[in-house]
Amino acid sequence: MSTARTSIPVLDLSTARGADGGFRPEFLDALRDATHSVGFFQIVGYGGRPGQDQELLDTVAEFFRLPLDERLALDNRTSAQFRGYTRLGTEVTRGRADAREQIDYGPERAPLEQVPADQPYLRLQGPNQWPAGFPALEKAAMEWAELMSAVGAELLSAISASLGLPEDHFAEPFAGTPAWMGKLVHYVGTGVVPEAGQQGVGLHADYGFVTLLLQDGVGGLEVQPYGQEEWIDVPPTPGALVVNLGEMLEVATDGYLMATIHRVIAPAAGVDRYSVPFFWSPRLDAVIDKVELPADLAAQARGVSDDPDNPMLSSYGENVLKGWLRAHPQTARLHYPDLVG
Ligand SMILES: O=C(O)CCC(=O)C(=O)O
Ligand SMILES: [Fe+2]
Repeated sequence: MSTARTSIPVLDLSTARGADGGFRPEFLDALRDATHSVGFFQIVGYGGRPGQDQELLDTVAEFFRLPLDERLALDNRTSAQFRGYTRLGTEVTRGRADAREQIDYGPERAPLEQVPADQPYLRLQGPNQWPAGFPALEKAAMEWAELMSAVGAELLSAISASLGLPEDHFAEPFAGTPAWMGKLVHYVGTGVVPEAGQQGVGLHADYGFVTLLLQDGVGGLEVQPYGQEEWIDVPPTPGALVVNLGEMLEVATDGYLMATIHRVIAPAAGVDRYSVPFFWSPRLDAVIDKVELPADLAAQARGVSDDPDNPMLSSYGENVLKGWLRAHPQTARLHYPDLVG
């Protein structure tokens, strides 16, 4: 095996396209290396207003300082879409509580009136829950989602081009009502959730296509590239977003691209960490076909991870609903009793 990676690459998205509007070959080479070998990288030059990233993190921190009853007014157990506030210690990863509280949100849409029994994931379409007394949160979070949707679409075009596919190869599954997901996360210092131990969030892969993560300066995110024992730190880098690939791209490329395993170590006692992951995701009813890779890339495809605890599905809706039901058992029992035991 090749030598272990000890760091993750940094790419400048503002240099991705050349004067003719097409992607530059050097950028695509660097991107292909990052997505194939590590599955994790950072990008700078992704746009947005100056200061928008820090403003968002500050607004998120302010929300989590509101009294618990104001946070609990947004309790995600009232939401069949798993939207709203998750209390400390109630999210579960790999059977263990995580040391984080969070707000989950997505596109603001009316729930469907009729959901076919064989498409239960369509129940994930619905409204968000925002604090009425703190409108800055919704504003900052939705503005961020708009920016991240554009960045996600651009990166997916670049990833397609780097695989020798047309830029718009994945455009159709995202057309109309892409089911992106945003999270506003507060990690608490070791000891606040005793049963979490050191687990900020337990090891996992993401479900969708492309994850774009804004993290503050505390650190603790670690990744484990394919075939490697050693975990690599993702160092907080001012002006950067962390990018990683989700399971849909691993399935579509038969493991040429990897949904790399990652985790967050809980901050030290007394320290808080804030992060904003954004999952650029297709329509709930999207089914992703395998892509036809050029022969030299196909020869390096590793097959899809075969984890009996985590089957990977080509239906996006099924894959994401699997994740929600597992991570939020209480909400799952209340709203999906037909699907959980
Ligand atoms: O907060 C982080 O740094 C990563 C969070 C994460 O991996 C997730 O929520 O899927
Ligand atoms: Fe993740």
